[in-house]
Amino acid sequence: MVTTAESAAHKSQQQSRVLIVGNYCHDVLIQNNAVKAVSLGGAASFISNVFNGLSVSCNLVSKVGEDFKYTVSYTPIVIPTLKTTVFHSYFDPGLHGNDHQDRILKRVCACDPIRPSDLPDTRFKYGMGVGVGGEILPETLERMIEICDVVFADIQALIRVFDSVDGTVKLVKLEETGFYPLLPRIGVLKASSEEAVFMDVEEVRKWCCVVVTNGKHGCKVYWKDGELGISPFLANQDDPTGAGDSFFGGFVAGLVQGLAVPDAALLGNLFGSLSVEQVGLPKFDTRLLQRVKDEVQRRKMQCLLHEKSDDELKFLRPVGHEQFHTFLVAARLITPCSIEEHQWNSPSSTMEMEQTAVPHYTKQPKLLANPMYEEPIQRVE
Ligand SMILES: Nc1ncnc2c1ncn2[C@@H]1O[C@H](COP(=O)(O)OP(=O)(O)O)[C@@H](O)[C@H]1O
Ligand SMILES: O=P([O-])([O-])O[C@@H]1[C@@H](O)[C@H](O)[C@@H](O)[C@H](O)[C@@H]1O
Repeated sequence: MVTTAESAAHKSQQQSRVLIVGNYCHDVLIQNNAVKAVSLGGAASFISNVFNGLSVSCNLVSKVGEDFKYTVSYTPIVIPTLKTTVFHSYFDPGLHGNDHQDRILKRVCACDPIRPSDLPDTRFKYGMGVGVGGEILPETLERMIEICDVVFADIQALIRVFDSVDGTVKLVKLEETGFYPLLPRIGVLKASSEEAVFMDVEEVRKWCCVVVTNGKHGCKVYWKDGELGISPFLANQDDPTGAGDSFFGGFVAGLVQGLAVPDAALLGNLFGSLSVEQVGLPKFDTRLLQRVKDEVQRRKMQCLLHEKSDDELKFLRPVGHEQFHTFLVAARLITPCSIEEHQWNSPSSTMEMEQTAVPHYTKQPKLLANPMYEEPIQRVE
């Protein structure tokens, strides 16, 4: 029998298992010189959104300015003298269909970096270094490595540089950054296919697991002794913003809950695919979430019966992986109408927005409110 004290101790251990580090930001989506939507952004917000959906608790360290305009589940550090990080995302419909190469990102405002002294003084099982605007310093990542058993890093936190005039995001080679020597102490490095060309995957996989996401094609996991492609989910893409972040949230949530790497990557693909179907921070259908949570528990037990290894990260495709995919495909089919019932309402907007034709955002010509965050995501078509 579990006593109240044991249960409380277990709960507090659970509560402090994951540390997410990265700034929240304000995202402005622009197309044809017109603002199409403004919303809460930053990898930390997309990842914690997935964690909340899957009931995975975490600690989150983020910095914002006095102008931060969202109510969030994990209170950020407010720097009264600075403004919140702002990204302008420009979408060019002409070049490569709906792929991410169409997006040009500009960091038009940068909040304070997150320093080692901003991190909690406690230990965590998992840490996620997920900066977007250069806020994670090499010494911050090093401190994370010291206080977390396993660190997951998004390469976008490590290789982004910002044009000194207009803030356009450019990428530099990973080996030219101060993060490179830390790679052997990282558990997993996540990159999009666009970012992966800025590292030598064959070299880096000798030190840590590398996960490369590839939009509608799913993702590929590379480790020292092998590699595995993970199947995608069919999605009706409306806005690619946050797909990589939501993927990372689903992936790490899966690992935290005891899934093997291939199953966790499948969960990542699921949340990446759900994310692109909505503008800004996605709202997940509660019935879908319940089904996924139940299935993850079932899957975990099923794999425990087959798995013999005690390794931290289990890379081989577990028995029943394809059935897990089939289940998630079926669970995903329940979403569309149930979300629209309660989500596509129209709170009044205070933002002035120009109206033009929007090739990428063609599905729901309404404003979007996410109950988790008080401010509506504003969108105009
Ligand atoms: N159009 C899409 N259809 C289905 N899944 C998608 C789509 N776009 C993204 N995803 C999912 O989200 C993940 C991350 O997307 P990707 O575009 O590779 O990352 P990023 O947002 O960092 O550029 C993909 O690996 C995939 O699982
Ligand atoms: O779309 P994605 O690459 O997963 O992640 C995005 C970042 O690249 C971008 O800088 C930020 O403004 C978005 O809110 C989101 O975090």
